[in-house]
Amino acid sequence: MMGHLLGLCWESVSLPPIAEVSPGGSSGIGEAVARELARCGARVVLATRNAVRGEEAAWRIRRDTGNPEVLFMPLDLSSLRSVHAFAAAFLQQEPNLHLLINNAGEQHSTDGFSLPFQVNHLGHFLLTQLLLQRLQSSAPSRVLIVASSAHQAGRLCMAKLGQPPPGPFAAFQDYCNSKLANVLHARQLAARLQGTGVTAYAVHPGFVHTQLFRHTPLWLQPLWTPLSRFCFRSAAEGARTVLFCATQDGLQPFSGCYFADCRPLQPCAQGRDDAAARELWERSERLLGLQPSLCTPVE
Ligand SMILES: NC(=O)c1ccc[n+]([C@@H]2O[C@H](COP(=O)([O-])OP(=O)(O)OC[C@H]3O[C@@H](n4cnc5c(N)ncnc54)[C@H](O)[C@@H]3O)[C@@H](O)[C@H]2O)c1
Repeated sequence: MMGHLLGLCWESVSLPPIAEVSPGGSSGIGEAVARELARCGARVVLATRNAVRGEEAAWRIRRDTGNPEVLFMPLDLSSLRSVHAFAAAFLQQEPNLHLLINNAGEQHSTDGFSLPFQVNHLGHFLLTQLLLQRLQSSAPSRVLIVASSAHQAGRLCMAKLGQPPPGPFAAFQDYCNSKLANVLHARQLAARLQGTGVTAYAVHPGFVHTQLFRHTPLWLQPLWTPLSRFCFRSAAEGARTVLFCATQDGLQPFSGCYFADCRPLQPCAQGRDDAAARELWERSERLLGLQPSLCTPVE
């Protein structure tokens, strides 16, 4: 079933030889996406923080697809220095970039510092800004941001971005907030990039059995582990909508939209709030010490 659906997807696309960057491509959904793109002949850069796992994933994909153009480059999205170093090395090495898939995901926070906000939003935001000119010079090109239906429970307090929220379900809330930021980021990116040939999409992959839930509290694990294993999608199934948005022809009119199950879906009300999207963008730039954007703000 899965192969058939993917087959349909591939038949209707024209995939050029592309360079694809996939933060978080060493496991789960990211690895499954990278494998399918490599199978179609793409040049793929897996970008993740654990060098051993990254190299192993790249080796597995080369072995499974016969495509030698699958590389690993180190990237830790929780460190701005690492994001800058990755971007500099990438830009020096790769003349083209047609697809940036912001897929890395973190659910766990540390004291007083929101790791989900840093990794899931801010690190990806910085990476996208640093690679934007290369995406533009390679246009048509796409940015995909792997969000989640969990964005619906997100509540962004703009004055406290980056601080973990209070309350008994702080970790879950923190993750949902970062996923709302993903939806708003894709929306604002698309608006600012209108007419450049670069389009942006947010994607919910479904509930997928991956390492993402490794920090599930011990007391919940007897329920969660079998639920995840037997009821959730496989990583290959979770990759479907990401691959659809990466490769389907004719998606330009949907730039900025949120996709699930290979079709655009209305995000929650806060996820459609353009003023919030603009404020998040401007505050993210300030937090990162970036000059106001190269791309035009939208009125
Ligand atoms: N699994 C699900 O049910 C589900 C549901 C909705 C959305 N998502 C989203 O899908 C994406 C992929 O998650 P997954 O389920 O494949 O989980 P996963 O844990 O298998 O993959 C996450 C990847 O992110 C990488 N990563 C984490 N922190 C990083 C950092 N600091 N720097 C660089 N890379 C880092 C990890 O190395 C890993 O490769 C995430 O954005 C997640 O929020 C997952």
